[in-house]
Amino acid sequence: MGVDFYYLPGSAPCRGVLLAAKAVGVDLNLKYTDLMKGEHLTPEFIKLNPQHTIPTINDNGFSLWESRAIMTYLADQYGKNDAIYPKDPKKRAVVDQRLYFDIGTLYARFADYYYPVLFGGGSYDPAKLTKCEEAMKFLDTFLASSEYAAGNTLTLADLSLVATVSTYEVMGFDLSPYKNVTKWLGQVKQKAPGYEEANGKNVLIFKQMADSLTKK
Ligand SMILES: N[C@@H](CCC(=O)N[C@@H](CS)C(=O)NCC(=O)O)C(=O)O
Repeated sequence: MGVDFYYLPGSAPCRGVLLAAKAVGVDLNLKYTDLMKGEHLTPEFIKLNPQHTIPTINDNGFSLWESRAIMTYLADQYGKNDAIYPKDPKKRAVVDQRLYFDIGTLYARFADYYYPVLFGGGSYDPAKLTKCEEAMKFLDTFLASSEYAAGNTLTLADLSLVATVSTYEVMGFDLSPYKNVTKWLGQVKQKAPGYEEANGKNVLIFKQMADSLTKK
């Protein structure tokens, strides 16, 4: 029973899925997948996901990857109602827009700025930091007109974005100029079901990994 979930706790996209599973109330069979040991490159894993990324789920023979696709699938398949992923086309479209903003802009710019230092031994490029600041400002603007990222109730958009923004936060990115973001962040940390277990303690694992990689 339950859905097999291949993951690493520190990974931001995995944390988004953990948050969604808590909110939906679906049990995940946690399958720790150590990328450093190449556990995502085994023939069994490649059969599930030829792109060999985590998070990946296997729901009784149905395998799926891409965190935001997994999050929306879990909500559609197992949600008791449509509160976190509305069926109304316009409301759903706004949630989707925020999810695509997260993968394509906010997290993409995070990776562009931080990854060369974390994984490539490079140095920080101020022009890339400016792009991160611009993206955070966009989110701040979205949050000026609503309490949550896609309206006045908590949705998958908040759960995906909080995994990203909390990662910026632990990396020491200055969130203080973004007043709507900081208020929203505090609120989501309180209101997202199982926040601490799904994201709060796990984002610190990302930070530890980042520290150990940059000390080398
Ligand atoms: N956009 C993807 C990103 C997935 C991703 O890049 N995961 C990393 C770990 S955080 C990974 O599996 N890397 C190993 C690889 O690509 O071989 C998602 O949101 O699921």
